[in-house]
Order: sequence, then structure tokens, then C-alpha cells
Amino acid sequence: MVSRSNKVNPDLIRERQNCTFDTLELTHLLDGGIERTNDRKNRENFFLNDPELQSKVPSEYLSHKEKYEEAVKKAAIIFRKVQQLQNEGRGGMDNFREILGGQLGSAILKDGNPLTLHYVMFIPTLMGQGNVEQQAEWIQRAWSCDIIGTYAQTELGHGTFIRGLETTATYDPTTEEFVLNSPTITAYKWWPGGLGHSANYAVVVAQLYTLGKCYGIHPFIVQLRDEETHHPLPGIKIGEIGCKLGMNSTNNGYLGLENVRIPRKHMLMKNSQVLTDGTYVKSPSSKLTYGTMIFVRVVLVQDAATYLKKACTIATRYSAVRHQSQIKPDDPEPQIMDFLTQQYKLFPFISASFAFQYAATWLWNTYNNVTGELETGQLDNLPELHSTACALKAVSTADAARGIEILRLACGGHGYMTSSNLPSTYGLVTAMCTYEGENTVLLLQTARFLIKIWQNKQDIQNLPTVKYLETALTLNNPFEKSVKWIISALQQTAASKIDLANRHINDRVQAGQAYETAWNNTSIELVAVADIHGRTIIVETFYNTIQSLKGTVSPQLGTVLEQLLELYAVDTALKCSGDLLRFTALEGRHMVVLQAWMESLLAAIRPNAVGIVDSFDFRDEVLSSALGAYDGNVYERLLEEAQKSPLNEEPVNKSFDLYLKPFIKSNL
Ligand SMILES: Cc1cc2nc3c(=O)[nH]c(=O)nc-3n(C[C@H](O)[C@H](O)[C@H](O)COP(=O)(O)OP(=O)(O)OC[C@H]3O[C@@H](n4cnc5c(N)ncnc54)[C@H](O)[C@@H]3O)c2cc1C
Repeated sequence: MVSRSNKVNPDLIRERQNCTFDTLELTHLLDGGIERTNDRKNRENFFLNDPELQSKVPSEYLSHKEKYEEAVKKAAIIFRKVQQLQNEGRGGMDNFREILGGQLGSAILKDGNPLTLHYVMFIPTLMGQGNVEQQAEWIQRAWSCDIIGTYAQTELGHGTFIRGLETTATYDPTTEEFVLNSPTITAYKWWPGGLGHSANYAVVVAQLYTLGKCYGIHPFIVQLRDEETHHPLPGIKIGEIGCKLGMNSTNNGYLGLENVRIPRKHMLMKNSQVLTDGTYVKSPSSKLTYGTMIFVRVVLVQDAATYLKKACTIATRYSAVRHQSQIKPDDPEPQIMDFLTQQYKLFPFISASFAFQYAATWLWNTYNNVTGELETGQLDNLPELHSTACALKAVSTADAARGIEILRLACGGHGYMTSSNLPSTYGLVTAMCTYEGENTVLLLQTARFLIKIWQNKQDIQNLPTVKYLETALTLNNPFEKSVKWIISALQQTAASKIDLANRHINDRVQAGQAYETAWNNTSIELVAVADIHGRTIIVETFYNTIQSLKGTVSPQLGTVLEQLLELYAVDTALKCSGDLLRFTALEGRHMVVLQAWMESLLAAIRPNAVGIVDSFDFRDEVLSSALGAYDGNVYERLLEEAQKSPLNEEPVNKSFDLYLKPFIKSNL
């Protein structure tokens, strides 16, 4: 068997020598400073050097059951270590962000963590929707993992349309309890992570009935399993939903409820309440329940950026060491990265990963400001935040999933190997397009906000993400080869498309259609409206971030960042060129300028491509890829990974004697 050398591949050495900027400077910038880089590295050492968290057998070779058991074992170790860090005052939120996201988390558990929902949904829901007494009772127990929870909203019959959920919680004033039921098969909860065999509690979303009246969906804390034996409690029908495209260790579960009684105070009552006599007290604002949903969407934009960066690192390093074909007859085989089409597969996604990271940071800050205002009863900025989070989550996860697939294809056959780690990365990211709000549905929510703003333009000045709508239609904006022009052209396009969609809704209403029908009949345009609005925000945020960094980074790095910004902007313009030709001053002859600009940017980025992805500073364990390792010893690693196949443990498999030999002989 070939043993792997410790030498770095000479192509990668040369790429690194040719890099024009200091990769460490970019690493520190992306991490948020040298101290945060050091914290991250310490955290990586703390988790990844722990032998208990290392796998002997790649998880693909385990059975479904073994995968789950291994995942629970590691999840318990991970969170024990997180608790240790928290107790020592080390790390704070970053521990959770990295453990639960695409950085450290996916290095240790490549196909999902069964305890993620506990941290990402159960605890935030207790915090966001529990009153002070409920928080006092539950949050400490949840933080210390005395109980493990999940969030059970989706049912077999309904995901998106939550008003259609069928699980019922009927108040019984005689015992001061709620009685929970799944009246039909379609009322069974379906999908919650960790629900199958990990959680012993869940926040269950159910239709609330009291004094004979239904008050719509509300959240309830339901105990699912005995805290000692872990056996399901009476009336709880529970299990795991089975194999999926990806995320096969997250233990997604189903849940049926049959006359399950819970105390009145298990209804989460920060917003609405049911009093002991059964009187329903309405929430002061239905918008107050948005908080947790928005939080997760905000986090997903960051995750989209991280996973895309990982895929870019794998495909870019591989493209530097892989040689194939010839550009000119008799030339040696070039690095595949020297094919222009290959650069076009790689570099726009490198630039997109920067765009998404900066959008995520901006969205996170906006989220914190707006939720701070909520605490003081100020709700004015919530609809805009909701609309923006919907659009950015949809655009970033869709583009990241598409990008990872293109990056996988960019690695040819070897990208199809699970040892490239591109298939499971795709599995994790494409799921993000569906959960926490299905992307089309989210874009339609953004569109609803935009149409409302368009119909009623007062106070728009105070809404930063839509302020442009005031003037964008009347702009006289001759073509210019600049990012600023692209931003204003995207704004003009978004405004024109909103105007057009609005007119089409009105035309349909005038022709006799109900508003809702007219909305549905215009929804292809409405989705496109929200999509371009989201892209406009992302390009503008990227531009603003690079402007704010000017003078704070070295000129060499400044140049690279400017090139990435320009590439993201021009690539967006080219992809939206049909719309830009239709709604802005862009003409056919300008398309030639945009195309040449894009090609010149590919050429400019080429010498730094490996340097840029090196700056993402993913440890090999985090990349988990035979194609993407720092040393570039791709072929040795592929062979080494192949040896881990259980089929290779013996020279002749028993199926030969059992089936193949009789078959061959029978053909004689
Ligand atoms: C990996 C994974 C993990 C999950 N984890 C959880 C969890 O922990 N807890 C939980 O409660 N749920 C969870 N879910 C469920 C998830 O939230 C739902 O799948 C999601 O909300 C979409 O709902 P749906 O599956 O019912 O799809 P549907 O709503 O049935 O969507 C199917 C199609 O209909 C379209 N559609 C639906 N409504 C509209 C509309 N109004 N306008 C236009 N088109 C529409 C959609 O665009 C889509 O194309 C998870 C799902 C996945 C895939």
C-alpha cells in the first residue's frame, strides 16, 4: 500500500509562493481580530485533539443505528466540553456558534448532531416565549442538559402553513391541565431534530382550545420520556423518521399524542396566556413570537457562508494540484485551475462566500439592535428585519447549495467520492433551503413586505433596506463600469420589478380576481422581486464593508478584497443581465464590457486563489476531505480513504462463494 508522504504538493507550494498578500492578515480579518483567531485555534485544539472525538471508521461505513449511537456519544462529549469551557469563562457564544455550525461541529459530526435542536430551538424558544417564572424553572435545567429538548412544529400534513397544524391542546379547568392530542395521522409531528431517541422534552406547537373556542397555535412544553429510564411516557408515540438525503445523525423524529396531560403552566406564556379558569388573554402583538424564527435564519446566513468557504477550499486546492488535458498541443498538462471555465466555477463562489459572511455580520448586528428595541416595546423595525432575514436566508442558502454542487462538479469524478466531503456538505446545505422557512415561501414573505411598502411609501426614509425604492425608478443612471453603478442598477431593477408586479396584481384584481388569487397568479414575479431585493442588499453590504475596511488593511489585501467585491458584483450583474437590459441603461454593447471585466477579474484573482482559501484557515479535520487537505496529497489520501472500506478488509468477499461463483459456473 502506498504510504502518504509528509511533503506538500509542489503545485501548492508554488501557488503559495506566488500569493501577493499576507494570508494571515486575511485570516485575522475574517475571524474578527488576532485574539479571536487564537481563541478559535485553541478551541479547535481542545476539541479536535481529543481522541474520544476522533473516528476510526468513516461514518459512511456505519449502519444507520451505529451512526446514531456514535453521534450521541460524541454529542455528549462535545457538550460536556462546551460546559467545561463555559464554566472556565472561555469562549461564550463562539463556542456554540462553531460547535453547532459548519466550522467545528461538522468536523466532529459530519452528518449532523442529534442535540443541535436543543441549543438552536428549544432553549431560544424557552427564552423568547417563556414568562419570567417559566424561564426560571426551565432555562437552567436546559442549559445544564438536565433535560434535552427539541422543537416540534411541523406535522406530516403541514409544514409551511402553520395555521393548518392539527395537534390540539385543550384546556381542562377542572384539573388545570392541557390535554394534547394528534387527532389524525397528518397531525403527527414529523421532522424535529433529536425527537426520535434523544430528547426527553419538546416544545410542541398545537392549536389551543379553551372554554370551547380555538385560539390558534401556541407553544407547550411536553415531557416525552421518563427522565430516568428514557421510556416514552403514556400516550406518547414516538420514533425516528428514517434515512434522508443527508443529516442522517440528527435523529429527526415523529410524535403522536394521545390524551397527554400537561400542567397549565407548561404553556409558554410570555405573550398569550390561559388563566386558571380557562380565560384566554391575548398577546399584545402577534409579532412578538417572531424572535426565535428570525434568530435561526440570521444564523443560517453565516452557516451558508461557512459551508461555501469549505467547498471553495476543497475545490480550489484540488484544482491547483489536478492536471488534465492540454491547452495547446505538445504543452504539458496544465493545472485544471488554468482553464478559464474552471476559474469561472470556482472564483465567483469564493467571492460569494465573502459576500455572505459580510451580509451575515451585518444582519446579526441589525438583529441585535432590533431585538434590543423589542425589549423596550418598540416594534417598528421588526417587519423590515423579518423581511430582510427571509430574503438573505433564501438567497444565501440557495446560492450556497448551488455553489457546492458546482464546486463538486468542478472536481470531476473525485468530487463524487464521499471522501471529498462535498456530497455530505451538499446534504447539509440543501436542507437549509427547506428548514426554518422553505425558501420560496420566505421570498414571498419578503415580497409581501415590499409590495406593502411600495403601495404606501411614507416613512420609507427610516427603513435602510428599502429606502432606495423612493428614488430608484426615476434614476437617470447611464452605464458605468463600477460597483456603485451595479448597485444602483440592481436597485432600479428591483424597484421596476416591484412596480410591475404590483401593477399586475392590480390589473388582475380589476379584472375581477380576488386579491389573494391575483397574488398567487403574480407569485413568479413576486419571488423574483424578493430575490433581486436580497441580492441588492448583499452587494451593497459587501461594498459598504470594503469601503469601511479601506485604510485599515494593507494595500495588497485591500486590492484582493476589492477584486472579490468587483467579481461578486459583476457576476451578479451578468446573472441578472436579462433584467438589467430590460429595466436599466444597460445595453448589449455594455454586456461586452461586463464580460471582459469579469474575465479580467478571474485572471487577477488566479494567482491568489489558493492564498485566499488558505486564509479561511480550515484545519484538515474540519475540511475532512481527501481533495482539500492543506498538503494537497490528493491521490495518496484517496487511496488511503479507499482502504477504510470494510469490503477491503478481506481479499475475497463471502458473496463470491455464495452467489457469484454459482452464477458464473451456471453460465458455463
Ligand atoms: C433537515 C430538516 C430538518 C427539519 N427540522 C425541523 C425541526 O426541528 N422542527 C420542525 O418543526 N420542523 C423541522 N423541519 C421541517 C421544515 O420546517 C419543513 O419541512 C418546512 O417548513 C417546509 O414545510 P413542508 O415540508 O411542509 O413543505 P411544503 O410547505 O409542503 O412545501 C412543498 C412545496 O410547496 C410550496 N409551497 C408551500 N406553501 C406555499 C405558498 N404559500 N406559496 C407558494 N408555494 C408554497 C413550497 O415552496 C414547496 O415547493 C425540518 C425539515 C428538514 C428538511
